Amino acid sequence: MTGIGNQTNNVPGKLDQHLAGLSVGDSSDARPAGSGPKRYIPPHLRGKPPTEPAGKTATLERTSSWSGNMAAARDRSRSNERAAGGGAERAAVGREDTGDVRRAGGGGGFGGGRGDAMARTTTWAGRREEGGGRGGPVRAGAFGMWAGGKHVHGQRNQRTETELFGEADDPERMHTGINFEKYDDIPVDASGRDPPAPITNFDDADLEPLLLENIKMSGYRVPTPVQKSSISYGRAGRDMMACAQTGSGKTGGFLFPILNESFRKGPCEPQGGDGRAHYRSRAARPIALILSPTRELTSQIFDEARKFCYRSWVRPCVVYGGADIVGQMRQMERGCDLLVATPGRLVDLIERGRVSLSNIRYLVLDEADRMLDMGFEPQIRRIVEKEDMPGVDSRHTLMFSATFPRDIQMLARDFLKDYIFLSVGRVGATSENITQRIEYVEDEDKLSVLLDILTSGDTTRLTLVFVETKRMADRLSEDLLYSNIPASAIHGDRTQRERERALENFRTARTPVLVATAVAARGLDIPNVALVVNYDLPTDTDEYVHRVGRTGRAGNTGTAISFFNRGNRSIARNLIDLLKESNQDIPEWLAIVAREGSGFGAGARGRGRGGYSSGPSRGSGFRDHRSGGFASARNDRDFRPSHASAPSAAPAGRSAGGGGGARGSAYSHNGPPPMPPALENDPKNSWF
Ligand SMILES: Nc1ncnc2c1ncn2[C@@H]1O[C@H](COP(=O)(O)OP(=O)(O)OP(=O)(O)O)[C@@H](O)[C@H]1O
Repeated sequence: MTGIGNQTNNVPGKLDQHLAGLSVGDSSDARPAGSGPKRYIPPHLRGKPPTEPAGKTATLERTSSWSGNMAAARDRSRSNERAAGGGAERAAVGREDTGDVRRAGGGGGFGGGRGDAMARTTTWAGRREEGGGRGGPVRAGAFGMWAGGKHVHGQRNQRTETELFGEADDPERMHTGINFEKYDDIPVDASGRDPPAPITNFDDADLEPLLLENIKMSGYRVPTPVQKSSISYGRAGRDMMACAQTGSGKTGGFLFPILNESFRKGPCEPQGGDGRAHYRSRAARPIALILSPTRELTSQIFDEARKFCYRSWVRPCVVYGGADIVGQMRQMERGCDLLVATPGRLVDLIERGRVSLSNIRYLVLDEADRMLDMGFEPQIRRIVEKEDMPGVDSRHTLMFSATFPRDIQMLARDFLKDYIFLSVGRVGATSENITQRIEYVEDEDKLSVLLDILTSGDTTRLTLVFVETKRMADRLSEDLLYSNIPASAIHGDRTQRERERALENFRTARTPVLVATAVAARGLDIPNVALVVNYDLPTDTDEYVHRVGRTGRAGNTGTAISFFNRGNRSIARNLIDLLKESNQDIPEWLAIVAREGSGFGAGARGRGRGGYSSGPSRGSGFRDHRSGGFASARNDRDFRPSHASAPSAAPAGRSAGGGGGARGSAYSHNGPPPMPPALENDPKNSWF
């Protein structure tokens, strides 16, 4: 077996001689001793004669001298990095920049390009539209209008439809997987005053005809549980806090009720001749505001909104940091009824007098627990409570996330009235569509084990690798490139353009491995991500839930592999709970670690990033709004009665490994090294 035992031989300083004999590169690849890591030899090539580098994708093929030059580029990059205090362009970055851009208009990016494109595209109703999004020009008339108290739909346009909805078999679009119907087996619990019954299907839900048409054009046939409930609550005008698993359609969950009501009711203000409100000020006055924590997620929500707003009077608009603010202001001047924004950029635009929130009827906090943790809460409070947004009684507020710690639920109530708490499955649980594996890997073995994973099975599958720091993201992507694995990195220190490129190259499988920090953990919906690797485990299980949730979406299956070692013991207990809930195998050694680490694990629920540690004062007084009593500390993620929380059956297909190809492969390892027999019975001795 080619296992970790062999892989650890790759650690510098060990068995160099042996490795030299196995090198797949020619002498031009050789690096002076001590100048960096040795070239990685995939298991299937070990002991075989040298061959040319695989040239796995066009990315690698385009630069023929890449392999030989990589070491020099890497050294240059590292010295640049030192000179620039860590902000230098790296070899990986340089390679991304050589990529051609798929989208029209030169944007090519995940969000900014489209944002710019929208600036060229959108107009007031009935006026000429000049440029297209990624699909080119959008013809006049694609937008509808509100005229004479009626919703006048825009004309259909084939090109726009292809741009928005894609072709039926487009591999870059998400298609539902074999377990999509199984979402209906997940227990749903709604609490609060008289929650209305959920709808059962789109056709009988009395949806506005245009919304129904757009939903169908998006390929949605059946609503997911969260959508069934939210559409019905939206119609009843109820606020909601919704918790549903990653990849289970929460975006539609908030867009559908908002758009259904907006299409029905029309704009807020008195109408001018063209059916739209006129203002003296240049401020945009959206009726709906959707706030989300990251630029990429914001851009993605905007893309979804564009689909469902197609041919309607509602103009979606997007603003986020790192992109040209002037272009965004221009875009808003041309129509902004539904604004998707990151908080920082929105505050900037409010301060410049370019956005007024006085017409807001619908407020959405996506990833609400993140939006209300310590990193964002002050900005959210300012936007919601200190600007000109109508008060809680005069707007509808919707909060969505896959995780909702109790202390944040308590905080969230400041922004809600008479709300319904909806949970689909257990609060903060992972999807059973994800096969989760925990591997014991020491820090110094992580790279070797990762390389084994990446080179076993289908090497073109999309793999997202999470690390804790930006620096590590850069380093690891370099190391992967050096080993001929097409990889790029995404993190907060990269420019927006670089972030967009990295995501685009990942999405299109030009670089099928993306090394990411937490910036990519939440909300991103990238089709065909087969494998998530937690190279560094987070300290917080909610973060873990979001990270692994980048795979196994929309009823598809996926695999998540997490590297665990003694540095992660504080998460062991909560991790075991999560694994149990979603019917995953729990390694025996992990249970031992959890028992041993009881003194360490208790505080593991604190938010890891930009958050605060959940001290006793915040969560302890939480009032269970159903029972009227105080929730016990029995389970800090779920305060529903236990009978409502029965785990659903494991979905079919999970055992197939979801394309991860991970089971039984070379890197399999069963736990920490055995305790020397002489010491193992002594309770003072423990690996942890
Ligand atoms: N009713 C539906 N029918 C088919 N596909 C759907 C439906 N609802 C959503 N989807 C698709 O499922 C995928 C996941 O949806 P979405 O991104 O809204 O999940 P989410 O619950 O917000 O996930 P996360 O917690 O990661 O943010 C998307 O590609 C979306 O287009």
